[in-house]
Amino acid sequence: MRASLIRSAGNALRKGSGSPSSAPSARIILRYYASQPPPERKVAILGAAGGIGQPLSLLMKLNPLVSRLALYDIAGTPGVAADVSHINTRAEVSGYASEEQLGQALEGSDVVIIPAGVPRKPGMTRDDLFNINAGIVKSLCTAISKYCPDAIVNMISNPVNSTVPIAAEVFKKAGTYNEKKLFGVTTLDVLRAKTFYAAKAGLPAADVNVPVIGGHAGITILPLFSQAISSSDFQSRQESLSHEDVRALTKRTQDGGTEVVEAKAGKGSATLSMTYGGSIFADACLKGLNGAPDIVECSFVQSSITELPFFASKVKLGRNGIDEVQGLGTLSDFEKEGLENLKAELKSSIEKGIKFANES
Ligand SMILES: NC(=O)c1ccc[n+]([C@@H]2O[C@H](COP(=O)([O-])OP(=O)(O)OC[C@H]3O[C@@H](n4cnc5c(N)ncnc54)[C@H](O)[C@@H]3O)[C@@H](O)[C@H]2O)c1
Ligand SMILES: O=C(O)C[C@H](O)C(=O)O
Repeated sequence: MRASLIRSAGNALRKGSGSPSSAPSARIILRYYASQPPPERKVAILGAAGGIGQPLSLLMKLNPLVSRLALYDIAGTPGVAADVSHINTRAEVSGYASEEQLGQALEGSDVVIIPAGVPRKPGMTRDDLFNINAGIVKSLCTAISKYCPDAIVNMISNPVNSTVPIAAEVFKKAGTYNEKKLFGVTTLDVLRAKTFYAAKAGLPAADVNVPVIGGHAGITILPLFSQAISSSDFQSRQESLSHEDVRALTKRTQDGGTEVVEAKAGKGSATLSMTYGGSIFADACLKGLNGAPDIVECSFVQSSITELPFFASKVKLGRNGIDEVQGLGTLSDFEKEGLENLKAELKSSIEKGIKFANES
């Protein structure tokens, strides 16, 4: 069908669409191609029955770029998979409920999203999750290196500043590390920076963009409000904000996770806003894999733009994962100071992850 349509398209276009012919006209052929589904893509979610995993499973089921959706969790998967599978969208859903089934869940995956692990309670830092989540991430990444070594990995599990280096070390040991395919998901920091900035600057929230660099914990999260862009006027509005405003917006963005943890009062951390951020990032990875142009998101990746081996910045996504880790642009004095201040903590979290992966 496809080959004969290609031949017919060539003939029809050579003859001109008005020529009498039994072959389909160029217009029909173009419509045929416009209606073709995008390429087959499998997405696996590890931790799919959790606070993030469940709504993320829903959003991935709604994403037309996903043709197969594998949901894996050590508890509660069958119910989530059965529930999501009834939605009449393209993605075929399968649930995997035990470690023995993890290989099947992963095999053939193009993108693996990892929200598996414990969330914070009030009074905890993300680093307090290290003792439990580091081991979970390590074993899941060991399985990834075995069953889908070419997949793009979207790491959500905290502390991201350490779990991404853990994943890198696991993949290095297995001989499967591809630095272009490992991402710490920091999209939620960007969502927060955009939302808080838009509210302060009196702009529509959906219209602004703010890069966030560094890492994903406390002062390592550094929003670059000096580079805020509004698509409504294509101008930075930072001039309209006082230094005090920028300082307060920065602090609120850095403490955004804690704000939610405290508001949830012991019932976990951000799940819904994180799911939205996670789905935006996974969608960007899929678009990049499919060859869509100009896909740029901030992410915590292997990097040489500072002296730190991993760093979050704008990243251009393409058919092989990262096309380009973009530079930081011009920073304000306040941002330069923030960048210097974050380096010690970020370095130590990265080293903690590397040490764990190599010693445990
Ligand atoms: N990167 C970010 O911006 C960001 C934002 C919010 C939350 N998080 C992190 O995401 C993680 C998950 O948060 P949550 O609210 O969904 O937690 P949750 O407790 O609601 O869900 C976690 C899920 O992971 C599952 N799980 C545990 N061990 C597993 C394993 N070995 N294999 C597969 N699944 C396993 C659990 O059964 C549970 O269903 C936490 O570490 C949290 O800190 C990160
Ligand atoms: O704050 C947390 O513990 C969860 C997440 O990292 C967030 O930023 O909301």
